[in-house]
Amino acid sequence: MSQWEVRMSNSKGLPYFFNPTTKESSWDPPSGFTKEQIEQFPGAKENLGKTAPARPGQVRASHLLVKHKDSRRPSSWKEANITRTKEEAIEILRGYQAEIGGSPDKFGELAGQHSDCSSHANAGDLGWFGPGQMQKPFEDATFALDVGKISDVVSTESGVHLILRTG
Ligand SMILES: O=C(N[C@H](Cc1nc2ccccc2[nH]1)C(=O)O)c1cc2ccccc2s1
Repeated sequence: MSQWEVRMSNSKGLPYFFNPTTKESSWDPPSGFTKEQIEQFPGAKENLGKTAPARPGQVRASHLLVKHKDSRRPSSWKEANITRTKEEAIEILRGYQAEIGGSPDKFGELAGQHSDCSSHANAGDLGWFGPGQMQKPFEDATFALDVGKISDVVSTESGVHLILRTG
């Protein structure tokens, strides 16, 4: 059985099927496999269950966070002790914003490399969340975005963020 994988499309926030051997990709499960076999594909567990909101009224987003010395937790996987000022953090984030343009795929790539949030390990994906779960400025900015769109700079107690709404 040629090895299919289930990957997450950042731009659509939907899982797709990819065969690294043949380089085929498809939104629909490849034919000839049982449901059980598909659920064994690499990536199926973490991606197949992610298409629909866990509950109505929830949204899904990825973000790129740049922390600063006044952040609630001025430390991250990248830097044990973050000393930059908020102004410097915004300048850095503006640089990423320019590089990303409006591209969700570029967003995920830069979030994975540069975000000071642990969600960097999953291209910045935070999963689904509803009202009251994230810091208010972050929640308001995400709910104000259309799916597939990227926010301007948003400031929370954690630092400064760019947000991509994916669901
Ligand atoms: O609060 C988190 N991480 C903080 C930084 C941070 N602060 C945030 C504030 C709003 C939204 C996301 C945020 N991430 C940290 O690493 O210091 C989260 C990480 C993750 C990872 C996966 C899914 C949700 C979350 S929420």
